[in-house]
Amino acid sequence: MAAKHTASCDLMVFGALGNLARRKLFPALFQLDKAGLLAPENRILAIARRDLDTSELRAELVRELRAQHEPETDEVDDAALDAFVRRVDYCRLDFTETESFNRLNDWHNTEHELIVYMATPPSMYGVIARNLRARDCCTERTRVVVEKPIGHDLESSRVINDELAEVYRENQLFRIDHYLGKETVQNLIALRFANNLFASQWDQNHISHVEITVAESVGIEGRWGYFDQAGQLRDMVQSHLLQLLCLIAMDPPSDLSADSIRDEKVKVLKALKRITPDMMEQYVVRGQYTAGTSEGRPVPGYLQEEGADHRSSTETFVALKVEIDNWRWAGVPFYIRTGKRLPEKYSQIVIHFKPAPHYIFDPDQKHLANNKLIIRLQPDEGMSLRILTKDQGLDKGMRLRQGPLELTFSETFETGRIPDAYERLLWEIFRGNQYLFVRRDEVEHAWRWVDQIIRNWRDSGDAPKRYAAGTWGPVASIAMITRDGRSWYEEA
Ligand SMILES: NC(=O)C1=CN([C@@H]2O[C@H](COP(=O)(O)OP(=O)(O)OC[C@H]3O[C@@H](n4cnc5c(N)ncnc54)[C@H](OP(=O)(O)O)[C@@H]3O)[C@@H](O)[C@H]2O)C=CC1
Ligand SMILES: O=C1O[C@H](COP(=O)(O)O)[C@@H](O)[C@H](O)[C@H]1O
Repeated sequence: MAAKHTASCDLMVFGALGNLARRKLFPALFQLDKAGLLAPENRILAIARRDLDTSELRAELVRELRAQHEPETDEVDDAALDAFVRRVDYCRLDFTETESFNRLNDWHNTEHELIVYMATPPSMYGVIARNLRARDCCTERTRVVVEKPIGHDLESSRVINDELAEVYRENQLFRIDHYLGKETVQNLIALRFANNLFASQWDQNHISHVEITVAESVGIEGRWGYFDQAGQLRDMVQSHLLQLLCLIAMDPPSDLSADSIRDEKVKVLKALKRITPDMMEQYVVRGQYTAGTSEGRPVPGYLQEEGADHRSSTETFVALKVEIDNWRWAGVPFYIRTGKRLPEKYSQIVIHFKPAPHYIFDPDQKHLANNKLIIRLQPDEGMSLRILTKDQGLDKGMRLRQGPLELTFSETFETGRIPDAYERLLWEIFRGNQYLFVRRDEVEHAWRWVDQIIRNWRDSGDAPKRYAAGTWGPVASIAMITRDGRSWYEEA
């Protein structure tokens, strides 16, 4: 991050006592402050409906920030904690009570820019927006941050987007997809467009297929109420995995402005091939975990999670074969998979290059002939390019050997602590830069594509296939890629 602090801003956090605010937003704001990136006059108003006063809230924040500090990379710094919580005030407010919004005007310094963060259920976005407008709490320069998921399908996302659009222009809206705040995800743009080596090879002439895996070892973490209504397709694919796919598949933007990048992503979303009912068996695998083990401990199945409805057919795993109907990607499938309670947490993209057009080496070694670029998004952030070399030694003749050109960010660049995605996103919000946020049309095109799969599931009465917690999902996801003569990449 450039060592320059933010402009003078007042930040209002609606839903400040909720899970997201406590686990992600306040820790990220604290890190920005500790790094000297918040302007001295920046203030934060925590807004929620519990009966608390500012000193009680500050004491709670101190306790939680202490409990959450990262012991390997971070020292507890009492002075920094104290300075941070002194920026924070508390306001008790029910978001539905228009009158009470007057209190916000008493707090806001109108010479400061205003950022409104809605860390609330999406059903509250329109309510808060209208109440802020009714009480003149915002201007045309106010920035408004909303969380994913925007809706449950195309129709409901339009309703939410329309409610926001009644009050704010698109250039005031910052729709979060926290994957875009990950350093390694932003690096996809640098990798592709700063290295002509790759830029010139990035199409169907040179790439045979692409894999995107976002594996989670956690289950649903007590979020049954939310997750069971969503499922892994809505929760992960509609947002994070389609964003990753767009960053890999998009054409070069003409510059790094928010709209140039978003325009290119939208073109990819529009070109996603529809998955029709007759394609479902070959292109989509849906799974749900049963009891098993996670990190050596026994864990319950999805239907035994706290609060579960034992008949639920919500998927906790999904694998898809995605095709993009355009010139660059004709005939290049993108195999994507994501699931909860998989053996480990990692996110990785593998680009499989085509073999050289004419093969002159030992026929027994032909299976080695494809270069691969492995992009490790998390953990162990870095990249590895698998190339072929001559095996060393007089007796080896022209035997080939595959080896890595390795770049592990923490070793090569001594990066130290990697900022959490929310730190980067909040920093960009303070700076008013929208390039890491999702535009309305991106959200809606992504829903349009996801909705047709959900419709197909519903119309066919499809039930998820079972997989034991701690395994790589239903075997059908292996069969899906094997049918094409390929396999999910595994580290040798
Ligand atoms: N938690 C996470 O990891 C993630 C969350 N998100 C999104 O972030 C948003 C917030 O999620 P999360 O923090 O988990 O949700 P929570 O339910 O934990 O927090 C929402 C907060 O809003 C408050 N609230 C709701 N209605 C009102 C009201 N009428 N007046 C005052 N306060 C109200 C709730 O107060 P009360 O407690 O009193 O009901 C609660 O504290 C959601 O849109 C979610 O989808 C996105 C990605 C990850
Ligand atoms: O948005 C979400 O993301 C998390 C996974 O995020 P990560 O940064 O830990 O990879 C996921 O667990 C959650 O269900 C989903 O809502």
